[in-house]
Amino acid sequence: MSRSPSLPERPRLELDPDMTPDERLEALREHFTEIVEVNEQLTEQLDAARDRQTDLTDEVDQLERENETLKTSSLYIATAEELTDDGVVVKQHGNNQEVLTEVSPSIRDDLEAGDRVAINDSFGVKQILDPETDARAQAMQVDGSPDVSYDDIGGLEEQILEVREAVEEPLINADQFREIGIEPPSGVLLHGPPGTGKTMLAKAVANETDATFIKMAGSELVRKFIGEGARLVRDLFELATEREPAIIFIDEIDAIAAKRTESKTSGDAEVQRTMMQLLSEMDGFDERGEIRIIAATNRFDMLDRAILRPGRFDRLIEVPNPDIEGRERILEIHTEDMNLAGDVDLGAFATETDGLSGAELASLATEAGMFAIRDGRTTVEQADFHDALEKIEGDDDASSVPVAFA
Ligand SMILES: Nc1ncnc2c1ncn2[C@@H]1O[C@H](COP(=O)(O)OP(=O)(O)OP(=O)(O)O)[C@@H](O)[C@H]1O
Repeated sequence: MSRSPSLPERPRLELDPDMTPDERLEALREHFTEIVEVNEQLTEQLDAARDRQTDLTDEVDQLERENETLKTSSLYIATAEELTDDGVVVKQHGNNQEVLTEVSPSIRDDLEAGDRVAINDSFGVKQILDPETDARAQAMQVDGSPDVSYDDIGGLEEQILEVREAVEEPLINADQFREIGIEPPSGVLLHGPPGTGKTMLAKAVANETDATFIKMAGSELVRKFIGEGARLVRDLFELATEREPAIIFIDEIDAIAAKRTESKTSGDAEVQRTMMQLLSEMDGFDERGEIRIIAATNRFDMLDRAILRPGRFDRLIEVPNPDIEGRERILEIHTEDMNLAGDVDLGAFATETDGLSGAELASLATEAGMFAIRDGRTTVEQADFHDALEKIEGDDDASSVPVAFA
């Protein structure tokens, strides 16, 4: 760094008492000239200092911006494979690229081979990910014994039968399938509008067969766990093997199995890898024993047909919005524990709720209860259901309909 020039000496006025007036005048003139010179030098130095200050402020601003970008830019996930004297070998998830990279001593001290780490664009290790941020734990919801039974599901009698045949039977009577010599369906795809009970169906089968329910949301795989999709799919099947009998439930499968688009962005390539991993896991599924796989989608039209081939999701079950009987049954289920007034006629009310999904009917029941509470009553009347319906229908944005849980 350049050092700042030293300040010019302050001129001194030396007047001798023996000086003549002319000599004094001359001395004063010289002093004045010196002061003017020093003043000019100081002004120059001040200008230079101001310029330097402006430069430095600009530099600071730029560094701050860079720092901000560094802080906010995405980091990639990798595994520290080996710690050597020359640095650390990391393997990036997703593309499996292996690089030897340097690590700051503070991180190096805590790093062990096998740790998951976050790396930046130049593969610098920025942080060690602790077990709580383990994507496997975050991406999968594991439920040892889901508490949904077939009786909790309204209006899907046919679908329940189909799911029992395709998922429950092969799990319970695996030997019978073997003896007869037929392959049970590999995977079951539930498709239909949102909130119609697809997740409930999958949970109910797991409950009925005492299987572990392992759920993974396709949308989260591509949004939240960039670069890890394929590995997580592998982990998903591994976990199911550890916990069998198990039901794997992949919600919103369209997020990883949409028809291929023309664009070839890295995001697409990543989604493609995740889907290929899923297909290869399913193709090697026969030897897996007591694991069944169910997927769900609201966007059947978007699916890549490759996942529907025999040996993959080869049993399609449509789960539509409920018909009038279905709506009445769903309303009954969701008002079972409610204190209903004598005037409540759920059958009549079901005729007025054409087009509503199971989730919307569930939230309608909760909303009717809220109207009674607001009115200071302890019983829910037919008028509360009408008020609730008006409220829900007035809500143009269907996505903001609150979803009640059974
Ligand atoms: N057929 C049904 N019978 C009873 N309750 C239902 C039914 N369908 C939906 N519900 C209610 O709606 C909630 C959400 O349903 P669920 O998550 O099973 O729907 P989904 O079809 O999986 O929805 P999405 O496609 O949005 O994931 C359930 O917890 C339940 O309260």
